[in-house]
Order: sequence, then C-alpha cells, then structure tokens
Amino acid sequence: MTAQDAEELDVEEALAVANDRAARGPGEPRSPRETPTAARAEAHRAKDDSPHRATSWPEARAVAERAGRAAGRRAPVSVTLDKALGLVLAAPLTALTDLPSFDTSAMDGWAVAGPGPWDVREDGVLAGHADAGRLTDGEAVRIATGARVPLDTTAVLRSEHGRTDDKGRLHPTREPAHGQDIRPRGQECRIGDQLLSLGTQITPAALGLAAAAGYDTVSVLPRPRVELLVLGDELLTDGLPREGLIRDALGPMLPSWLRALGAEVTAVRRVGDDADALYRAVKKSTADLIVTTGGTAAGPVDHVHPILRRVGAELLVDGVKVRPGHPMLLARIRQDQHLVGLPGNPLAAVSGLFTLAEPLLRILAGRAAPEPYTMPLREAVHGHPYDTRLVPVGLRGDDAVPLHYNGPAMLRGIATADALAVVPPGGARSGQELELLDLPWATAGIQVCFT
Ligand SMILES: Nc1nc2c(c(=O)[nH]1)N[C@H]1C(S)=C(S)[C@@H](COP(=O)(O)OP(=O)(O)OC[C@H]3O[C@@H](n4cnc5c(N)ncnc54)[C@H](O)[C@@H]3O)O[C@H]1N2
Ligand code: MOO
Repeated sequence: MTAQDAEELDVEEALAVANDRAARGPGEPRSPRETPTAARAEAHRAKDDSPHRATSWPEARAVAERAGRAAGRRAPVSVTLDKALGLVLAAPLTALTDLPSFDTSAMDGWAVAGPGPWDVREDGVLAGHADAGRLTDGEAVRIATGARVPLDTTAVLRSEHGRTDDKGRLHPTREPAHGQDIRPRGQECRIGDQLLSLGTQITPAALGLAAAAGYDTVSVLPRPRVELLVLGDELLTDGLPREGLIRDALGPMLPSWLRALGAEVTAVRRVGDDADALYRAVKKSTADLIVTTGGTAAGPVDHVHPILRRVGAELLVDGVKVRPGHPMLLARIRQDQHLVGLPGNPLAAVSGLFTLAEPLLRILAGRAAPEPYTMPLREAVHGHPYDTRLVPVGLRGDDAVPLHYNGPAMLRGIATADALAVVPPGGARSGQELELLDLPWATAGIQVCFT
C-alpha cells in the first residue's frame, strides 16, 4: 500500500462513517449489507485481485503461523518446576510412582480391624510416619488424614462416628463399611500411567500434579527468545512530555505482553532513530524473534525497511489490511530468526502484536491455538471500507461493549479492555456476533508475571 492509498482510505473512512450516520434514523440499527461502506467493501473485495502488497488480516495471521512452523522444531529443555509455569510439555508426563503411593487414611479418626468394639492402642499414627505397624482383629489406633494405614486395617472410623468408654474401648456410633475412608495405593494412578500428554501447557494444577507424581524437573519447549528494539529519538523514559518529546509507552507495555504470549524477553534496547545502530542491533541479535517499534512507515527516519534490505531479510508480510496498524510487517532474517515490525502508534503496535507476533510466538512456544469464539456487540461499530478493524471491547454479561478512545495513538480504551473485537470491512451492527481475541491478562493474568 502506498502512503497515498493509506491517506485516501482514511479520508474515505471518515466520509463513509459520516454519510452512514446521516442516512440512519436515530437509534436505527445498522445493517452492514445496506451501508455505502459495506457496498464499497464488497466492490473492493471484487477487485481484490489487483496487485497490492498489503496482506489480508486472516492471511497475515496464517503467514505468521507458517513462519513459526518453518523455523523448525526447537530442542526441549529440562526445567525445575518453579520455572515451568506456562511452558508446554515436550514429553508426556508419566507417573513416577503410584498415587497414593501407600494406603492412606482419608479422615481423622481410628484405623480399625474387624467389627467393633475395639481396643485402642496407646500410640497414634500421624501423616509422614514411616511404619504404621499391623493391626490384629479387634484393635484400633488413632490415625490422622493422610497417614499410612497399618497393615490389615479394614476401615477408618471417622472421629465423629466413634466414642471411647472409660475402659478405653472404642464403640462405633455408625459401623464403617469395609474399606471405608481408606484411599488405596494406586487409586489415582499406577507408576507409568500417562497423566498429561505431550503439548499440554503447564498450569498451576499441572505443577502440583507433577510434584505429587515425583517430578523435580520437567521436559518442556523453551520459551522463544525475543529482543525488543524501541525506535524513536522523541521518546523519554521518565518524567513529563516536554518540548515535542513524549513518553515511551511501548517499552513498559510490550515486555509483559510478550511474556504472556510465551516469550522470554532477553533485552529491551532503545536505538533511537539511528539507522546504523538499528543495523548493528539486528545483526548481532541471536533472538528467535526481534520486535521493533516505530519506523515502519515511509518517513525520513523510518529505518526498518532499509535495514531489512541491508541484512538481506525476506519480507513475508509488508503491511496488513487492518486498522489500526496497517504498516506492520513480518520478515524472515534467517530460517530460525524473524522480525516483527510494529508501527509506532501505540494501539497500532498492540494490533501488530496480536496480528503477527502472537501466532508466531504461539507456534514457537508449542502452544495450542485458542478456541475461536464470538459475542454480540452491544453497540454498532463503524468499519473501515476495505480493512478489518480491531476494536478494544469490555465483556459485560453476554455482550462485547466497544470502548471509546480507540484511536491509533491512544491506549485509554485498551487499558480497560478484555478483548479485541474483529470488525469486518464495512463495520458491524448492534447485536452482531463478532470474533474476539482475548487479551492475555484477562484469561491468564498470572502469566504476565512469568520471568
Ligand atoms: N505518509 C504516511 N505517513 C504515515 C502512514 C502512511 O501510510 N503514510 N501511516 C501512518 C500510520 S497508520 C502509522 S501507524 C504510523 C506508523 O509509523 P511508524 O511505524 O513509522 O512509527 P513512527 O513514525 O516512528 O511513530 C508513529 C507515532 O507513534 C509514536 N511512537 C513511536 N514509538 C512510540 C513509543 N514507543 N511510545 C509512544 N509513542 C510512540 C511516534 O511519536 C509517532 O507519533 O505512520 C503514520 N504515518
Ligand atoms: O492506522 Mo495506523 O496503523 O495510525 O495506527
């Protein structure tokens, strides 16, 4: 897409939206099929075989997935459990022990042998004690939940179901069934049983299961290593904006999101608007993915395209038919090293992150694709005539509520959003079901803390 194309589309979009509003009565629902915007989108699709560098939004995501696959399978690593949350198993998790690994009391009370009443032994059995001894018929011993039951125990009598008389004999108020409240060895699994399959993403519960089943380390796919290069001489790292300088919003925002998407962020470098510094940073990077911010357009200091040519990279996606963020790009530097160029406008950068970086990182990290889902829009959303729009929405009850302040340079809307709604060319009417992309903190907030 040329710069002129882009500008014309934006003017057209504004006009289309204005015309559309004027044509509708107040409160009248809008049907994208009937709007001038939709008609133009239809016409555009019809002539979409014209040469155009920009890739459609679904195709851009598919290209990013394919790039991840073409990078080849990454060698598994062994990590301790405290480092494993969110990673993907590179081998099935099979039980290293029976679970429980011994017959266990499920309740506090008495282990008993045969029918009551029973003579109660003096010593009790606590959880963690190695040798619980053996009971003979007519004997009982106090036992705690989780303790190993003595050999020849026939049941556990709960403390609330028995009373001892003054001679120390135990009488049941309710006779226990044979085997009652005993968790037999191997009830949950036998040694060698598969507990989790290869490819499972490790949740907090999976960490607990792995520990219970005897694991100190697990074999996982390593996190893809990402280096973030923040471009722009106008960026401040602290204080108030001043004299044409603004605060860098992407340096603080993107690393957390990249981690949530499965990456290890190895470095955040500020390279200003210095083409040579960018060249050196790209050349010396050993990351699986380099993410740049800014410098994707055609301005005098937009260095990303020239540097990609200089390092001999192959452009896989050069512009996407999506708003905001249409100048985003994806390049292959080597078979196993890619670069995602995010536009500098902050919401455009978020759009690029979820359009290009998310699918690529998901494949590299071995994660499964999220189940696609839709929700109805509570209010109509205007569309771009030809491009997909990604609009921040809050999820309220059964509806997706479009959030205001969703301009390309704004973060105010996305800062309270749960998801991005995928608005097709031409827009969407109130009540229309739209595909949603969950923002990772909303569904798995803890992942943001991964290091
Ligand atoms: N002639 C044209 N100009 C522009 C076009 C176009 O098609 N033709 N597209 C516009 C669109 S759309 C976008 S998006 C931007 C993309 O620009 P770049 O990727 O080259 O980004 P910059 O020019 O470096 O910055 C754009 C904007 O964003 C601010 N910015 C940059 N980095 C940060 C940061 N880390 N934190 C906060 N804000 C940042 C920067 O100051 C600019 O205001 O190009 C349009 N122009
Ligand atoms: O539409 Mo740009 O991509 O301003 O954000």
